[in-house]
Amino acid sequence: MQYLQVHLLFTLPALAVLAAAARPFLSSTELAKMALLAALAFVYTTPWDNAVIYLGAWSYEPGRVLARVGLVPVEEYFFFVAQTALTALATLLVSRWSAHAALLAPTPPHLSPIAAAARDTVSPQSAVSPRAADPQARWRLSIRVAAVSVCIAAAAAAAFFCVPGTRTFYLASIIVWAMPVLALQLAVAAPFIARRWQPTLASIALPTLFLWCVDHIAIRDGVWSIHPSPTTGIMVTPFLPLEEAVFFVVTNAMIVCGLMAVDRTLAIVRLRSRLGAVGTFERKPESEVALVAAAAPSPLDSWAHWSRWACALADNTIVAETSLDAAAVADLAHVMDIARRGSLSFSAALALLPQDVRQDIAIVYAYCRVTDDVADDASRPVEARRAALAAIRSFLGDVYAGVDVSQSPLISGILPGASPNLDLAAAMRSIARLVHAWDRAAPVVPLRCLVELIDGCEADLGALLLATEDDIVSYAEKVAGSVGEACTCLMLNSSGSGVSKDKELAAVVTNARDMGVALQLVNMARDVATDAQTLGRIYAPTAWLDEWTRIASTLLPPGTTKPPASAAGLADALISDTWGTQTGLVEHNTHAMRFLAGRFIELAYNSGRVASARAGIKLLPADCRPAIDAALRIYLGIADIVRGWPHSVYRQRAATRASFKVRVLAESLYARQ
Ligand SMILES: CC(C)=CCC/C(C)=C/CC/C(C)=C/CC/C(C)=C/[C@@H]1[C@@H](COP(=O)(O)OP(=O)(O)O)[C@]1(C)CC/C=C(\C)CC/C=C(\C)CCC=C(C)C
Repeated sequence: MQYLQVHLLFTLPALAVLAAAARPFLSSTELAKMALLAALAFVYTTPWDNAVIYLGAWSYEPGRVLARVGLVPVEEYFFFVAQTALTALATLLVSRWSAHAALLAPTPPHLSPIAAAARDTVSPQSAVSPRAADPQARWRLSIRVAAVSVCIAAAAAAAFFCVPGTRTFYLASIIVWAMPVLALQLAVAAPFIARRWQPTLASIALPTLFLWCVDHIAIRDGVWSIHPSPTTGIMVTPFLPLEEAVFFVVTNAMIVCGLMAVDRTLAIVRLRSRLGAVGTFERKPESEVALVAAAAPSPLDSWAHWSRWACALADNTIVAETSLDAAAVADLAHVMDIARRGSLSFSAALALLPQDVRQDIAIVYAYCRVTDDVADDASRPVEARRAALAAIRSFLGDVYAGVDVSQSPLISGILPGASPNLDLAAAMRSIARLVHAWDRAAPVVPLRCLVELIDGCEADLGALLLATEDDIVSYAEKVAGSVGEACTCLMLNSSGSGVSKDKELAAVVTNARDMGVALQLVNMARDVATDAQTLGRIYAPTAWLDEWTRIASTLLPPGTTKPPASAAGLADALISDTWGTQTGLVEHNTHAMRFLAGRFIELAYNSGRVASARAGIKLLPADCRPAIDAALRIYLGIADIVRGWPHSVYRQRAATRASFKVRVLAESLYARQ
């Protein structure tokens, strides 16, 4: 076998498969990361590779290589780049699912209950003094010192055995060559890597196992041969010496740790460019404003973008996590957790978004979630909930007006007459920081969007009388159309393409709001029973209730209790329904719920809003389309379940199976963009 055939049969096909799998995530930033690591790998490996060949570690059979530069075959130089790309693609596929910024937060509870207690009692005041709020600075320092010490000790020990002509030379030369680089990488990113040690190990192990197999085959077929004199003689497989196995472990470790160090730095750049103050609009220093530019545009767009991106990396690689506002980062991890646990339908779709958009939309999700939960908190009287919504409305007005809110009760999660709510506190602090990170003159998300949600929630508190389908749509526009517009503003802001966001937004805002309304209608169809029985709400317009009373007798099985004569009577019957004690009523009500659910879903489709959403997704930034497409399709999957239900199961809450979500995510990623 020729060396070239090793690439044609193994490395290139593997690269093609991984590149196809990673295609939806191969943003300009990811490609820039790979180019940077490949360049560094090439420059650092070339002298070492030439030296160990010269000192007799291995050689190539005559006629097996195309040509050499120095002592190294050209195929080997290509291997440096190919291995970097292979391992980088594997790392991207394995590790992109965690929110990088959240990994910079103080250690999670399972690692440090003390830190968790400290984090959860972080007062807004500590939002001002980051060092005091960071209970994990000592943990991070100790893990860095330990990791670097191990690397330096290994290099020092190996140096004693790195004597040409001895049996330990090749193994020791690998350790002496690799450890200083790993020490540097771990000095920068050890805490970040430790927080994601499972994907880190997987990112190293998977390509290493593949390259062990390739090496085994190449040695077995005589493409290259490892000389016995500089090796220990320990074999991992009949043809794979320990030295070769260790080489691929440490080189992949260097690649993965290098990528993780870049991810950590980019997370710091995003945080510093995206998190304003809690209190009020603090003018960003020029250096921070420059970060926004460095973090936003795709580094491969132009030489100017590349150099700005590389400078932002260089400037922030040695920035310690303690320089960040620890309370802000902890709050960000908290809102990411709210988004993860808050939504059965959206948490999976959120993970498809690029890191910066995911971070921003998670903040908006948390704001929506806590606000909606305030309105739905049946344990509190309606007036208290109304006062709470008014407090949130006032808080947002102050935030956008630049009024100092650092002493607002909402910053501590305190609503009138209620005990502190940590989710509410984290969501309100985070939304304030997000708004304060924008240019005050042109906030990315208009205040109107966030206030519309409050308007819709307030409507829920009163006797919700929706007479017509237009009333439903008007309500859905408030609670969901507004959310669609807010998310789209954030997605267009992240594209960083420099294209006028306003122009792009004008072209797509209707589609965005239509998608929100469509999802809300499906939500109403799914939750007909729980909205009636738990919240005492009937979203169906009286026109539909009247229609049901007219046609019920044709739809109900013979002998079923006659339906109430009026729309109000039907609404009462659905709300006051008791489970099973009045069988006729239960039978009647489940038929009524099925009828109403069907009308909600028909409205979503027949009003053209589903079609409008589908058309709008094509206008979004390419790296955001899979997530939104998946969110829409997961919700339409719920609609299909609800429509297919027999009337007898209209008491449950339809949810799509995990297998369906996985299929939708895969199709949205690979089949539909
Ligand atoms: C990836 C993605 C779309 C993430 C979600 C973004 C987000 C901020 C959602 C907010 C959800 C929320 C709690 C809103 C408060 C009012 C409310 C309850 C609305 C209903 C949502 C249900 O949310 P829930 O988490 O309870 O869902 P499950 O119970 O788990 O099913 C609604 C159904 C409305 C949700 C509306 C949207 C998410 C807007 C969607 C539209 C876009 C993202 C615009 C896309 C752009 C174009 C051009 C098509």
